[in-house]
Amino acid sequence: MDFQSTLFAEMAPVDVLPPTPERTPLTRGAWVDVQRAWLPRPDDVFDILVAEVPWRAERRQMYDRVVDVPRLVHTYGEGEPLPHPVLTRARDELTRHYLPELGEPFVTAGCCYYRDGRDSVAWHGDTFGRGSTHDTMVAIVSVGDPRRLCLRPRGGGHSIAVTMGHGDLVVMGGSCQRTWEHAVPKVAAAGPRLSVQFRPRGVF
Ligand SMILES: O=C(O)CCC(=O)C(=O)O
Ligand SMILES: [Fe+2]
Repeated sequence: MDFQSTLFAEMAPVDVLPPTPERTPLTRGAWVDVQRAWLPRPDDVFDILVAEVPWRAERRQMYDRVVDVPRLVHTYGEGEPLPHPVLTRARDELTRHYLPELGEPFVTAGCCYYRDGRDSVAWHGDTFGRGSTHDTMVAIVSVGDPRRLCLRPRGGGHSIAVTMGHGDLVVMGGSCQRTWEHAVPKVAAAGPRLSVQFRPRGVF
């Protein structure tokens, strides 16, 4: 994207509609909400995220075990400005929609950059912090090539997969982080995909 179109993207008012997702109940009080093509201007968001986020490689213990995490990451903490106004508006609309059920706002934005089909995240729950003991939500917006978010019950059972495409919204809720696990598996071929995960305070 050239400078001028970046400038227009920044200046034009951003219209993010209230989400109207479809819910799929899982077992044990977990659920997943999906809304296709919810995020406006997904091309702009993709370009800005690739260019502006201070990406770093992730090599560390993650969640409840040490996992191999080949992807780039960066987290915007509470109160930090996000790299595109669409993301700020999206976070605020998600807070508005889910507040009655969630009881608190989404405040952090974890960003992940899957450069190609070899980048992935292994099975885990977001169980640093309150996700290990309390119902919570993790709201994901995805841009770029579609990838599968796989979900399986902890302790065994059938897994399900939700394709996360360009501009899609996927929200994991209820007990999902502690009673289910999720993963973004490697695939033979894929172009870049970026994911932004909005979480409430104290959920990682
Ligand atoms: O790539 C995604 O959308 C999911 C990432 C994820 O599960 C995590 O970072 O905890
Ligand atoms: Fe996760």
